[in-house]
Formats: sequence, C-alpha cells, structure tokens
Amino acid sequence: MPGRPIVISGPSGTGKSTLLKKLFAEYPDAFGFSVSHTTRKPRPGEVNSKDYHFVTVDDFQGLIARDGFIEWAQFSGNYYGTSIAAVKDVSDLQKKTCILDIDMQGVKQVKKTDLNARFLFLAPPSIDDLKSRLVGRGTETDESIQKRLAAAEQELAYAEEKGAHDKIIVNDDLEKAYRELKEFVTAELQ
Ligand SMILES: Nc1ncnc2c1ncn2[C@@H]1O[C@H](COP(=O)(O)OP(=O)(O)OP(=O)(O)O)[C@@H](O)[C@H]1O
Repeated sequence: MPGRPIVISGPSGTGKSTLLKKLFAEYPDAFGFSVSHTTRKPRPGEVNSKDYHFVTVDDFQGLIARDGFIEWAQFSGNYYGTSIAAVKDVSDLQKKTCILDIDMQGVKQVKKTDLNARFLFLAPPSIDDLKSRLVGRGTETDESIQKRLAAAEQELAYAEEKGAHDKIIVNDDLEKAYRELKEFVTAELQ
C-alpha cells in the first residue's frame, strides 16, 4: 500500500534533488513523481502520459478553471503544471508514494486540496552555506543567485510558522540528512 503523498520543499540549493536522487536509486519501486501537464508539442521519443500529459491550451485552461492544478506556470509561451489527478494516479494506478518537489506557493496550494499530504522541509545550515552551494553548483548567474536567496528568506520564515511542515531536516551533513529523510518518507510504507 502506498503512503500519503509527500511534499518536499526548501530553498533552491538546499539539496532536494541530491537527496531525492539517492532515495529513488535505493527505492525504485516505492516512490514516484507525478506526470506534469504541458501544452508544448512532444519531442521525438516522448510518450504521452509518461513524459508529460500533452494537452491543448483549451484543455489546460479548462483545468485551471476547474481548480485542477496544484501549481502551474507559463514558460516561453507554453503552459506547464502539476494536476491533483496526476498526483492521485501515482498512488492509485502506480501504487507508489508520490513525492512532490515544490516551492512554498505549491505547499500552500497542496494544503487546500484533499491530497492529505505530509510536508517535509529541507533547510540549509545557514544562508551563507546556501549561497556557497548555489555558487558551487555553477548553474546560476549572480542575478539568479540573488533571487534564490531572497526567496530562501521567505521559505525559511514560512517554515517557522506553526504547522507549516510535519518535519524539518537541516542538510548540514548529507548522510545524516539522508537517514532522516529516509526515516520520514518510509514511515508509512507497508
Ligand atoms: N549536505 C551537503 N553538504 C554540502 N553540499 C551539499 C549538501 N547537499 C547538497 N549539496 C550540494 O549543494 C548543491 C545544491 O544541491 P541540489 O542541486 O540538490 O539543490 P536543490 O534543493 O535540488 O536545488 P533546486 O531547488 O534549485 O533544484 C549541489 O551542488 C549539491 O552537490
């Protein structure tokens, strides 16, 4: 039986992808990501409902109007989004625990749905550490780093609110953080 969906959030650069990669490698059958919707055209080799749910702009806008999305955004002229139904599919059809890697806005949206999720927040040891990780990752411009650090302050302030998350893990030591993450995400596996 899959467990309730798990929402993992935390400032960009805290180590969510690093930890989730380890988790999926260790438990390939227990956890899954939901399939996103997009209005962009499939690329060669992409499979509908596996890589994305490829839909028309009309369909996408219809689902927005029916409050079907946890989060959605427009990038370079196309819509992208995570639907509530896609998250339920992971548990109901794939029989896996769905993991959502989303930001604070997404967390607040999930709380308004009937997904009955568990919320895990990954915190950096400090803002200075976060900055060196973002610089060290080598994927961001100076401007993007500044933006991410400003967003991080907001994420950290929200995480201090009572009831915002079920568990907070500080990623100071990767192996320790992974052990704590594993304990939290496997708690409901049977
Ligand atoms: N405990 C740790 N100690 C030191 N460095 C770490 C630790 N965990 C992760 N890192 C490094 O920090 C950088 C950011 O990690 P990662 O890309 O996993 O962050 P993220 O939270 O997924 O970010 P984004 O939300 O932008 O995708 C990477 O270069 C990673 O190797």
